[in-house]
Amino acid sequence: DDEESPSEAPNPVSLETVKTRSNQQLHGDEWTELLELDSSSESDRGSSSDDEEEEEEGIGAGDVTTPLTEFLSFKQEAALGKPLAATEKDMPGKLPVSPLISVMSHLISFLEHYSQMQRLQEKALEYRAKLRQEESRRKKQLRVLKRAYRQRMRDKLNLIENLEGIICEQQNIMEKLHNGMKVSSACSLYNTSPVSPTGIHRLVESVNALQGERTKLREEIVDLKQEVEDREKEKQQLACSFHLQIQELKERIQGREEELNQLRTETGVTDSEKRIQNLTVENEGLKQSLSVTQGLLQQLSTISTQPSIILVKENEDLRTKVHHLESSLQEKVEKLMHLEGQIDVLQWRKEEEVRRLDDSIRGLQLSLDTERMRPVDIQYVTKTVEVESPVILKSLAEAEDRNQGLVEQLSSQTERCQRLEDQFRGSEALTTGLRLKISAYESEIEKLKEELLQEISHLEAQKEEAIKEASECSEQHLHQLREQFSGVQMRLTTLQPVLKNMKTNYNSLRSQVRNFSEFYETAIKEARRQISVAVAEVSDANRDLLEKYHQEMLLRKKYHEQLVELKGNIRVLCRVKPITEQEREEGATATAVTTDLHDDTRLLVSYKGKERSFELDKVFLPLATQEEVFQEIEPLVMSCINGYNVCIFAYGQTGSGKTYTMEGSPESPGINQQALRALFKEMEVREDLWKYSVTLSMVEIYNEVIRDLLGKDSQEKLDIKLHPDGSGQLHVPGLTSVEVSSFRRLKKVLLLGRKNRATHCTNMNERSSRSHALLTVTITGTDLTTGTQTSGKLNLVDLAGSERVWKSGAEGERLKEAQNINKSLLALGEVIQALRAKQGHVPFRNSKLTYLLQDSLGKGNKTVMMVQISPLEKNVGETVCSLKFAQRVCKVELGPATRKIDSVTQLEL
Ligand SMILES: Nc1ncnc2c1ncn2[C@@H]1O[C@H](COP(=O)(O)OP(=O)(O)OP(=O)(O)O)[C@@H](O)[C@H]1O
Repeated sequence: DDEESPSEAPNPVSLETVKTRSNQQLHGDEWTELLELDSSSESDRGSSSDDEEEEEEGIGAGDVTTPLTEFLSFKQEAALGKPLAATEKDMPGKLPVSPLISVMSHLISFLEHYSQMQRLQEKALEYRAKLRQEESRRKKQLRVLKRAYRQRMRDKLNLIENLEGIICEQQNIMEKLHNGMKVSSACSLYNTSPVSPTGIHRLVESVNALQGERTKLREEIVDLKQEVEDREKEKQQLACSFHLQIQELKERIQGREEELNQLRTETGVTDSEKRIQNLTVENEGLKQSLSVTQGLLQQLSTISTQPSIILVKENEDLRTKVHHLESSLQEKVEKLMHLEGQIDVLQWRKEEEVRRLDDSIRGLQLSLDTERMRPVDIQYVTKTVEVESPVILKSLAEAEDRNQGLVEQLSSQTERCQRLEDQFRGSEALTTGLRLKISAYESEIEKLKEELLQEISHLEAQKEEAIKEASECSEQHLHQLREQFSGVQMRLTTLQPVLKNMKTNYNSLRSQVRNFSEFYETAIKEARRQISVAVAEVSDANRDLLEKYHQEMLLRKKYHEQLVELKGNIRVLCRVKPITEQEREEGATATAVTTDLHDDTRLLVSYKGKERSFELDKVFLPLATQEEVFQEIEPLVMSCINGYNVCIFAYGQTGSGKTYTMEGSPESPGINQQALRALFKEMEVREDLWKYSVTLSMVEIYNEVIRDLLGKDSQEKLDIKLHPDGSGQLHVPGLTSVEVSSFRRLKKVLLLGRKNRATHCTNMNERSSRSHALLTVTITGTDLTTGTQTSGKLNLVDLAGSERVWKSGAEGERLKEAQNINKSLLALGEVIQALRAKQGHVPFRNSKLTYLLQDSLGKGNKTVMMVQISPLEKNVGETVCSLKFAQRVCKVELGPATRKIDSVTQLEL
């Protein structure tokens, strides 16, 4: 529509021409229009008329001589007095015209030109208006077209969406079908059906193609049906004609037979007659074969010939074959007819011959009857019969051969027909199978469609129900809300007067508060003034009190230390283990150890018939509780917080209650837990004036090897070294030292150490009996007022069993263990002895245990030896040994304990 014929095109004036012609006359919008049209006019320029172009060029050319210029030049020349060369030149041979006339004529021509120019301008304006109209028309058309196009696009999109929906449905159906059926090459097309949305177009194409194919196939099937019906009709017609022909042949043969029979009855059997009989028999055979062929044809006609897509070609072949068969049958029938004709001729000849013979016989008989027939004539007749008979026989033999050939051909044709029939049946079976499958598919699709529709209807019903329920619910809710709203409104109306009252009350309260705040401010100012006065007064008194408190504390410490010193810096306590239930059941007797109820420092042991008396710092009876034991050593333990090193040993034979005394049980905790609890308690009391940090380490000494019980690897062997800072202090490199802030945390660390000790021993009791467990608590305190620092150490040692295993003839590992235990305990004894004797050299390094405890065992430290003894008769030997050791230690005098404090504090003390 956009393209217009040249005849309908607007005025093809070129843009350049218009520009040059009336550049100043054109407005801005006109220019834009022209510029827009420039491109279109460019194309149309070629089709513009030549005349108009010439006109435009004539008007636009500035250098062409116009009448006005001519006149002006003439006038100029006249003024200058020049000869009118131009006029003379223009009109040669004419008289010179007066200048006025010439000017007038020029003027007239100029006016003419001018009017012409005006006309042209009007024309141009007209064209322009037309152009505008045309353009608006085109724009409108374009808009309409655009709208239509958009509508079409929308329709197409909707169509595509619908198609996609249908395709999706089909895809689902096909998928279901695929799951159910896995046959047919047609299905294989669907097997490739894409599930991904990107393959939808491919699916659309394939489904469309399939649908197209299906419709094509249906059409083809219909055509083929029609064709087959036509062919069947033709076949039936042909069969009918065959039938008729055969009937005719039959009738004719029958006629001939009858005739022959008549002849036979009339003339008797001759050789030629025999031949004729044979021929008749052959004819009979032929007839039979014909009837067979006829039957086949009938069968063929009765066979259902509904075609299928796959068998179209085969049907074609069959048709052509049938056609060939029909034509060959036709030929054979023709041949048969020809043969019949020959037979007729022969019959006729024979009849003629017979007639002639009859006539001659009759004549001969007549002559014989009348005048006796002559033998020469008889011979002649016989000869003629004999001469003619071979000819007849030969022709009959030929006919027989032909008949034979025909019979063979017929049999081969019959076989071919049979084969074709078989093929046809096979193809028919295939067709029916395919048809059944197609019908099954169709029924399946129908079923699925029905199911889908049922599902959709069911869903719709559900949806409606849900909507109904929702609407009912929302209505109820709305109703409730409305009721609530009305209730709230009612309450609001009732509350409004209350609110008014409250407002008035609030206003009065506000004014009261404002007044109160002012009063409060003045009161606070007064209080502050009074407090500052009081503080000034109190601070002087406080300073005195603080000083008194410090002095009191120092005195308390002093007296405490004096008390400890009075008691002795090495204290040997003895604890007699009670008899356990198990021991009682075993019938153990406890008559070896007796205690003095009036003297808690004496102990009597009857050993080897003698009664030995042992004097110790204190003897705890079997009924003594854990608390009682701790109370006795508490002052010593507490001195640790003041910067003293304290060592508490549990010594005794295996099973004498060392671990019980040191660690205790969850129900009745031993010295370790009680000591630490008391220390933390004291630290809490002092926290206003002192700041403490507590670190903990746990080691096990087994077979003279130190192992860290709090380290990551409790199997790692540690060693004792001098501190690298040159202080002469000992330290164990790699030993884990855990800082604990509370007693609860400390308990956890203790549990961890005990667990680590348990992990690397097969038998806890066995191992604990032969190893020393050392728990070291280091307490560092800082006096917050003076800045003085103290550092005390509490060593809690659960020693290995002191029994003399090595004496009982132990061997191997057991002997080595016993030797090591003995060595360390002996070393401990030697150290204590050296200290007692105030020897210059104390052999701390003789065992790992004494070396490790060097800074806690030496002079100026505090030591508690808790000797555990068993009251049982059987253990009396070990009990005596333990007590002897204790007695030795008891005699050691460590001298006054020294406190680990800096010089400033020492001067104060
Ligand atoms: N004073 C006591 N009161 C009640 N039971 C005790 C007391 N002393 C020890 N026992 C019990 O006696 C048993 C042996 O005690 P314990 O294990 O403490 O001996 P031990 O000397 O540490 O032995 P080992 O050297 O093999 O470690 C434990 O079952 C313990 O509970």
